[in-house]
Amino acid sequence: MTGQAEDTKSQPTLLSSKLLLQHQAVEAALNRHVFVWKEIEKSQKRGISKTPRSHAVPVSEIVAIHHAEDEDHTKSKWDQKKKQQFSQLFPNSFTVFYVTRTKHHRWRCSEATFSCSSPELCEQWIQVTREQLSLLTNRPKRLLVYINPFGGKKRGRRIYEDKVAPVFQRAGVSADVIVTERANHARDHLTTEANLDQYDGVVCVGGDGMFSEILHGLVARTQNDNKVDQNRPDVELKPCMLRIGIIPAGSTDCICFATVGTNDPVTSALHIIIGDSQPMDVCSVHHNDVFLRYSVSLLGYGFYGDVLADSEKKRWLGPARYDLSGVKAFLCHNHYKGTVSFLPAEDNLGHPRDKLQCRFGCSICQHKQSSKEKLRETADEETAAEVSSSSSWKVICGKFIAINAANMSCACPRSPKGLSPSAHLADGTADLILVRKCSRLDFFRHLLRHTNTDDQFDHSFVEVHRVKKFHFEPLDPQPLLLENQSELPKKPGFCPMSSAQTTCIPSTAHSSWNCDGEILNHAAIQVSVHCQLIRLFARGIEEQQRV
Ligand SMILES: Nc1ncnc2c1ncn2[C@@H]1O[C@H](COP(=O)(O)OP(=O)(O)OP(=O)(O)O)[C@@H](O)[C@H]1O
Ligand SMILES: CCCCCCCCCCCCC/C=C/[C@@H](O)[C@H](CO)NC(=O)CCCCC
Ligand SMILES: [Ca+2]
Repeated sequence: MTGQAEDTKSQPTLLSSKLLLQHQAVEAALNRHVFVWKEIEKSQKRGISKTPRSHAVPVSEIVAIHHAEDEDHTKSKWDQKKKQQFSQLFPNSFTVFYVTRTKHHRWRCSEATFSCSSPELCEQWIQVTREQLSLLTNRPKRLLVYINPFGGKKRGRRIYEDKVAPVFQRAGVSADVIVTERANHARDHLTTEANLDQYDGVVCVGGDGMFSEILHGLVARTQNDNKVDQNRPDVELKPCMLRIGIIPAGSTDCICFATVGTNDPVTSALHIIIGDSQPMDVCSVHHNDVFLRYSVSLLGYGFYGDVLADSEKKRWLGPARYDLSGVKAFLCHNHYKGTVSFLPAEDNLGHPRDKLQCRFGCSICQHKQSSKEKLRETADEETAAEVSSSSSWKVICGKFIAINAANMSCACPRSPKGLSPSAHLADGTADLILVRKCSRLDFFRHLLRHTNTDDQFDHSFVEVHRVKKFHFEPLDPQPLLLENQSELPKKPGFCPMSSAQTTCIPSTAHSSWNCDGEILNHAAIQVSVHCQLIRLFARGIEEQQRV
């Protein structure tokens, strides 16, 4: 038994009584950490006696407790009617709503209704349980919600109204909702207008692009308030205080998937309600000392840049645009020349191929958090900078089909283990994946491994490094259109950038960077990972439990 479980058991009981749960007598008890109920004697059916069952719910996973007769907006009219009939038969009843786990990391809000022998006892259960819930100070009470009505399959508004708002209401979480009217509406509102003091968190209803808006708004606001200049590539950014919740309603939703384990609105709503907290690294991207953007998931040049550039013209296709553009980019089989230089991470932060996946309670991320706190306590900024630059820069020059920096696994429904399965959410590093020029068949093999259990790094043309910073410099500065191979300049050493005779995605000397689904205007970039700059209402992926 773990220390925590022992602690839970040894807590003094706050309340204990005999109650009725659907005609079954139970002994119910509540302490600071857990609410348990145990069947007293199991009714015998056809002479077969059944072992009494018991159930334990951590207080931290209780969503709410209400009088059984209270109105419930999550219920259909028919269920409401049944509830009223039940309340007439058993007037002194309360309902406990709590988190249950189902398959594939999905959470659901379950309920159990208990009947008491007197109205006083019923009130006492509700009051004592609510007191315990009010001690959980990490739970948000007031949220600012932004909905992108056009993300993914354009279902953001419905998803929020049908699946999320009723659960928030049940949990007593209030929300101010803004349905965005244009791109960057949420970002601008957060950066300059929103009165953030009155909120305990910001919720994003949309995809990775919408999340990116919230990220940029919150990070910019925090830096502005603290007079930190985002244009300085080496500046230490101030962490954001407000947590961000993601209700997935986009096309890839990889930030939600990689931090929760599923793209399910109700699961996300429950992580928000119970006040989960997952720190996350953020990459800053600069071009010649000018700030371009932040990234939390993928910074991809070459293949993923080309996929994105093409898919933007097909937004009307919805999520399927990525499949079509993916096939096109694969057939074009472009490669790009350039120089990548990077600052490797310290050895104690693991390796992209060590198969130590970042999971709930990840020891590597937790170690990073405590050492970061220690460093803040003991060292000044200068010492911190020295520690972080103890290893030396490496330089790699070549022809690349793809250069991908994965700040986290980038797991998503298309690739359940992600671009870099062992990348960490909050370790202050990104995994830099270099896919060198290779045959189409080899690249196909590499891509295919993103969808099965084989190691996508186990190819001679792929290398992967865990890094704290990196720079990229394209080799040929001027973009070249390759409509026809014969039009190539007769430059010594010039390498045709496309092996395709007909260019389905216009092939140039440059690709573009896909920065969390947004295209960057510059190919030459400098990137730094900022450890644990933001926090999400999530906990990382839990190890799969048998349900
Ligand atoms: N009201 C709006 N009108 C037009 N565009 C919007 C609006 N609100 C937000 N956007 C923009 O829509 C873009 C796409 O949104 P979102 O990320 O929600 O969906 P997606 O691109 O389908 O999904 P994913 O990013 O997961 O692939 C974002 O870049 C965002 O800036
Ligand atoms: C033979 C079958 C091969 C299949 C290979 C599939 C590999 C899929 C890897 C997917 C990695 C997604 C990384 C996340 C990127 C997001 O920031 C971005 C915005 O939402 N999405 C895309 O760029 C969308 C990118 C879509 C790429 C197809
Ligand atoms: Ca990371």
